[in-house]
This record gives sequence, structure tokens and C-alpha cells, in this order.
Amino acid sequence: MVTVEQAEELILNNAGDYGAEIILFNESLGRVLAETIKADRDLPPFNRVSMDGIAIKFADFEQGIKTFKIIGIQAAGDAPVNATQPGECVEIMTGAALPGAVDTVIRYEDLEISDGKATLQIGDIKKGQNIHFRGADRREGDIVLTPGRVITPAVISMVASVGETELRVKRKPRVVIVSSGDELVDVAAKPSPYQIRRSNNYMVKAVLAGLGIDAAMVHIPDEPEAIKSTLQQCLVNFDVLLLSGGISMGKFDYIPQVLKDLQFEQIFHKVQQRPGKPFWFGKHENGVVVFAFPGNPVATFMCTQRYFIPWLNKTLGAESKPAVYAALNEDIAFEPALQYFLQVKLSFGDDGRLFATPVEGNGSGDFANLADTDAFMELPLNKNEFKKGEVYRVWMFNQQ
Ligand SMILES: Nc1nc2c(c(=O)[nH]1)N[C@H]1C(S)=C(S)[C@@H](COP(=O)(O)OP(=O)(O)OC[C@H]3O[C@@H](n4cnc5c(N)ncnc54)[C@H](O)[C@@H]3O)O[C@H]1N2
Ligand code: MOO
Repeated sequence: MVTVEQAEELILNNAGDYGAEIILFNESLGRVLAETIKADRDLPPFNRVSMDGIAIKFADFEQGIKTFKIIGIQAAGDAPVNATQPGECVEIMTGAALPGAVDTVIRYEDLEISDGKATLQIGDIKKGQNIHFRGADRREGDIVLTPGRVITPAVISMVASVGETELRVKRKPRVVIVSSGDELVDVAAKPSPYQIRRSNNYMVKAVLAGLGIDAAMVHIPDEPEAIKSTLQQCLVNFDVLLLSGGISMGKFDYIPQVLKDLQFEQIFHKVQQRPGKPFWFGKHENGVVVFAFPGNPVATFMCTQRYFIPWLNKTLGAESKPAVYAALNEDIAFEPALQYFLQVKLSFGDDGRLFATPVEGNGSGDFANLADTDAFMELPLNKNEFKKGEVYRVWMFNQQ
């Protein structure tokens, strides 16, 4: 049996690399950038007017001129309308390129305009005000995005503004979610009194959908030959197998043996944790990675969050996000020598601190409790008593 830290390290050491592909920039949300993007021109590319009003020469103002003759009007996108003579101004709109002769912009709110003249209503004017200067944000040739950036709406806007219509992004692994167990029926079916509906696989599929992965799903009966032939097929068609169930001590828990028969290398079986102790992880010589999660719904879910998502982030080379910590809101005792992943509800205190209130359900079969919680709090292995106010790492979910 390995510890949580050892399991994490072994999993991350087996991160994959599925190469890169070129896609349309506006279909890249959530993907991981696999190239460097540079500014193709200065940002902004010209001295950009940032308020609607008039543009003047500051020297005129310094010489006491308060009323300016409007010699033209310039919209955003227009070629500059120059006001070269003393006392002249140009009416100018936000987004316009400031003409060369003028250097200061006064807002309409600070003017009175009549008979083709604009008169200042304020006395406090600074040279260069209301102008977003060329190159103030980035210079032509500057690196604006580096590989590993997760593509967010703001990144898409950056990419659009530098004229990149296509992006090179990391290719995602092909994932199949495999559920097993003869007690499990389809969602639409009517279960017998001793059966239940399949739900873990839909839960994992939803987690993956949130990560931009459209996983396939298969269900296998508790029958070694059927398990073997299905997994053999999966081995050909997928990069990652996410299994749920059939890996513990039960008479019908055939999966570890079948994986062995199919020449998968067992990297570990069993982690010193609750939930999720029977977790099996391994790899085939052809590179296919298997996460065989314990079937209890909370165990499958916790292992997906705690192990699969970090594996995926490392595989895609995604920049790491800061870990989140919260303060326990109640005392908790946990006796077994296992690392406990406590289900908690998160809230913010008046001072902005994050608090975690335990919502202990009926163990790892209680998926109803999961819907009412926000995170797993990872309590350290070397303690049994956890006091209100102590701060521990949380793994958040249910954030949408
Ligand atoms: N003698 C022992 N028994 C068990 C141990 C142990 O150490 N010694 N570990 C327990 C723990 S902890 C867990 S977790 C489970 C894991 O067992 P399996 O991975 O073999 O899972 P199953 O037995 O197939 O299923 C467990 C439970 O979850 C339900 N399940 C499974 N798949 C789904 C699904 N897709 N959707 C909804 N529910 C699912 C299944 O019906 C069972 O109720 O073993 C303990 N036993
Ligand atoms: O892993 Mo089991 O989830 O402790 O029930």
C-alpha cells in the first residue's frame, strides 16, 4: 500500500504526451497552448484616444487659450484630422488614432460646445490626458503568451488582437470510462429490487466534459472473458482507461487479474486513504494508462479529482494553479491510519478567509451527500484530531 503522496508521485511520473494539433483560435477555449504567441504590432498600435471629446495642443492651454475652434471631427478608424494652428482643436472619438499635432484630450463632459467652438469648463488639465499611448501595453515582437497557457476568454481576446486565426494546442488523450458490475443497470432501465442504476460513469464523464474531454463509456459484466475482450479493445482505441468498480476483495472483482493477464504493469494497488483505498493504477507497455477506481461513488469521484485531474494537467503541460486551503469550522476526529478526505461545504468569512464545514455522510457509498458539498479537505495522515481553525488543503468541485 502506498501513501497519497507516493500515489500522486507515481501517477505524475507516468504523465503522457499526446503531441499537438492546430485548431481554430475561436474553438480553443479550455485547451492548452503549445506555442509562443508574439505581438504582431505595438499594443495599442497608435496613440489611442480613450475618451470622446476634443484633442488640443497642451501648449495652447498653457498660453491661456480656453476656447478652441473645431476644425474637424475624427471617428475611430478614420485617418488623423490634424489641428496645427494655435487655438484649433479636433472633435475626436474613443478609439481614434491621435493626430500628430495635438497631445491632450478633453472629455465632452468638461466642455461647452457652440457655434463650432469648444470652451473648457475646467481648469485642471494634464498634458497627455485621456490617451492610451502606443506600445504602452506590449511592444511589437514581445511574447504575449507562452506554451502551457490554459486558453481562457481573455487569452482568446489576446490571440484575436494579434491576428492569430489558428493555434497550436496540446492534443488531449482519448479516454474511455469503464463501469463494471452485474448489479448495475442503465439509467433508463427499471432496476430489480437488488439492482441500482449506473451513476459513477456519468459523474466521471461530466467531470471530463468540464475539462473538454468527450470520453467514451462502456459497461462490462462481472465475467472475466467479457472483461478481457472489452479491455483488449479499449487498449487499441484509447490512451486512458478510467475504470470504476470490481477491484477490491470480492469474489467477482476480476479486474486486477484481467489487467495482469493483459500485460498491464501494476504500478500500485491500494492507497492509504479513505475513501478510495482499493485504487489500482498501472500502465501497458503500449503506453495506455489505467486508473482503476474503487466502485463506491465517493471513492471514484475523489480519485478522479485528486489523481486524474493532476495527471491530465501534467500530461497537457498546463500551468499549475495555486493550491487552495481552508480553515476547519468544527473539530473532527478520525482514528484509522488512513489519509482522510473529508467532505466539506465552503464559505467565506467576513475577512475573506475560506472556511470548511464538514458534511459527513454515510461513507463512500453515499453519493447523495456529494451533491451537497463543495470540496474534499485533505487531512494529514499523521494526526487523528483536527481542531476548529486549523488550515488544510481542499480539492474543490461543484463549482459550476
Ligand atoms: N473485504 C473487503 N471488502 C471491501 C474492501 C476491502 O478492503 N476489503 N474495500 C471496500 C472499499 S473501501 C471500497 S471503495 C469498495 C470498492 O470495491 P470495488 O472497486 O470492487 O467496487 P464494487 O464492489 O464493484 O462496487 C462498490 C459499490 O459501488 C457501486 N458501484 C460500482 N460502480 C458503480 C457505478 N458505475 N455507478 C453506481 N454505483 C456503482 C456498487 O454497486 C457497490 O455498491 O470495496 C469495499 N469492500
Ligand atoms: O474506498 Mo472505499 O471508498 O473507503 O469505501
